[in-house]
Amino acid sequence: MSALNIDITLNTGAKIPAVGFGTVCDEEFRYKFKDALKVAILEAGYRHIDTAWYYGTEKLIGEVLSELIGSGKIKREDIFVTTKVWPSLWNNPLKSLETSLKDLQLDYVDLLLQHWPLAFDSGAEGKPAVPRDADGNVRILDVDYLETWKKMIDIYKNTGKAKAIGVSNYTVAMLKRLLDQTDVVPAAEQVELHPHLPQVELVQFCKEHKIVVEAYSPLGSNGAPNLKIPVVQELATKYGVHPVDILVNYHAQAGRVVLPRSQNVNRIRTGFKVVKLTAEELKKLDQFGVENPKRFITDSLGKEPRL
Ligand SMILES: NC(=O)C1=CN([C@@H]2O[C@H](COP(=O)(O)OP(=O)(O)OC[C@H]3O[C@@H](n4cnc5c(N)ncnc54)[C@H](OP(=O)(O)O)[C@@H]3O)[C@@H](O)[C@H]2O)C=CC1
Ligand SMILES: O=C1Nc2ccccc2C1=O
Repeated sequence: MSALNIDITLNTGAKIPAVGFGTVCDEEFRYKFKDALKVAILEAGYRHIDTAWYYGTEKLIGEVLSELIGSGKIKREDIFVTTKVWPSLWNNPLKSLETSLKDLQLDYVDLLLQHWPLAFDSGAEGKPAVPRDADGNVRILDVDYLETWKKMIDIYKNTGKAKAIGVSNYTVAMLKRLLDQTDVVPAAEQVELHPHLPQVELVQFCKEHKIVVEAYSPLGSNGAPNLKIPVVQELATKYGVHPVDILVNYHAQAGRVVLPRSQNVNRIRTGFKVVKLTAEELKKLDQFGVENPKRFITDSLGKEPRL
């Protein structure tokens, strides 16, 4: 069985496929991106796409979805689409969402995330996406990140354009503030999470509050360094699978979403096997990161998420 068939239930009652196709794309790969996405959907069986206003891939995704839906190869309801509001559009998440929907050629997204708990001093169009002063410092505004979340609640309750809303790159302290001060529990929290960064406290907090955790950069981002983690390799040998299957099942078997990315069509086509990791093995993978913590992604300021 393919791990691409595993589903998780959100606090809205909707199902989300546990494995989503990461759509950050290098400039040189853009001309091949559409073919790669078609392979992902039609050959590998991906049913979940993770994108963002910021990634610059939404038009390409929209062209593929429009073609596949138009030709009857897939139905809109068979694909779970997530997009995100970038901090340069912190004050107008509806504009961000409407731009994404236009590019994606969709009427709604299944999940809208606040990309970072930050506000940038950009123009009304959200451009430049990362505004800098003459010294090269990002022009960040002293605005409460919950302002954006409150506007997203309004979108969720009143427009039908986002079937669920959630956050990304929030710490536990930020989630606590959000729960104290607003009346919608995020459906999901997307963070960097893998055996080098198991985020044990955050995962436990989200479990208690029925927030689905989504793991980004599961392979350790560029070059996939996490494939070389000794306990990952040991488990791959034990189960006779590729280490990537262990990195994916570390999340899918624990009830989390995982968002691997590849620009290699052969890898995309291969998909991921299901590996029934035991509770003890999942703990062992967590323990590796407790002892060897490493973060690969920082925010646009080059910093780790704030407390
Ligand atoms: N909310 C947020 O702030 C963030 C969200 N994300 C989301 O998470 C997704 C994935 O994270 P990302 O940081 O991009 O990286 P990943 O951790 O998914 O790693 C991608 C790298 O792994 C390589 N790779 C993939 N499969 C294999 C394999 N089987 N064997 C060897 N190498 C492999 C890829 O190379 P190749 O292409 O050659 O296969 C690429 O270099 C993003 O696309 C995005 O959707 C990511 C970061 C932040
Ligand atoms: O905010 C992000 N920073 C990133 C770096 C690499 C891949 C994806 C992302 C994001 O989504």
